[in-house]
Amino acid sequence: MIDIQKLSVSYKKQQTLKDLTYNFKAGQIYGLLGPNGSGKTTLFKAILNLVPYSGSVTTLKKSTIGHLIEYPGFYANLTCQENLCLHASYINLFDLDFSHMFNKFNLSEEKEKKFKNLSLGMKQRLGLIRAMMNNPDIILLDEPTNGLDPIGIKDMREIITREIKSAERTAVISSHMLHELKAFADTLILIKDGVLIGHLFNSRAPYGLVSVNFIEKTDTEFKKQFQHPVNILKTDIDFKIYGNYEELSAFYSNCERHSLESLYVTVMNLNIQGMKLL
Ligand SMILES: Nc1ncnc2c1ncn2[C@@H]1O[C@H](COP(=O)(O)OP(=O)(O)OP(=O)(O)O)[C@@H](O)[C@H]1O
Repeated sequence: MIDIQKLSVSYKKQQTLKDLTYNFKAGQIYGLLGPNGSGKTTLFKAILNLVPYSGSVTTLKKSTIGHLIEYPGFYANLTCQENLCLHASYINLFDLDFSHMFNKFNLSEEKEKKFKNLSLGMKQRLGLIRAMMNNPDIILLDEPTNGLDPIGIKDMREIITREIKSAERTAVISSHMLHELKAFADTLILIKDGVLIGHLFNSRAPYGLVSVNFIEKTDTEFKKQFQHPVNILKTDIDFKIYGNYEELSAFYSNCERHSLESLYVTVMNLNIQGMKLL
């Protein structure tokens, strides 16, 4: 569990995260979706206490956090196994079954290879083993498929689906590509310009929930778009829309631009037949 209340981060005078409030629950994989520069990495850094922030970030007492943020740093001239042993000793983990871990993370054949000779996908998988080695309560993965080739992406997706999800663990995984996240995310959190603009549950049930802040749209404009008698529960600028996750995702994936603007467009143009608007 990670409870975030009114979290703000500024770099010099530039406010990068603005008043974020969200409760990440255990047992869920959260996909943090936002364009480049929207504040995804900064959110992870705030959760890890790596940047100064205002507001609060609360986790359960004694929660352990594993993370893979930016490119994984290891000793270039040590092998995968040597690097992991060293890291395990830093965090007082002994007698780990590394062979089992290398197996689970599709890295068995590389365990004796030096880090500098690994492909990016292998480096990312090694980073993932390090993040997961103490079976953490919380795992934060920042764009884990970024820069990988299609096989590397497929590998990483499978590993995330198989190894990350657990009833006790809260996982948050970022990307700027919806189709990357929808493969494993239970809930999508949308972030833009440092503001959480909505979330979408992939409930595997027919209906999910989208809640979007239409910052630039007025209530009337919104109703006009849908041309449908809708009853919108409006709290400030927050609309809640029940929609079909698959339908939204398919719609979104077909959009040429992989940006949150296209998600806005998606939601605004959605055929709402069979959908419930609250
Ligand atoms: N150390 C820093 N000093 C100054 N500005 C920074 C720093 N780190 C990030 N920023 C700025 O904060 C904003 C958010 O950056 P952040 O890396 O959190 O976004 P992101 O969503 O992770 O982007 P990307 O997908 O490109 O990694 C950007 O405008 C970035 O330039």
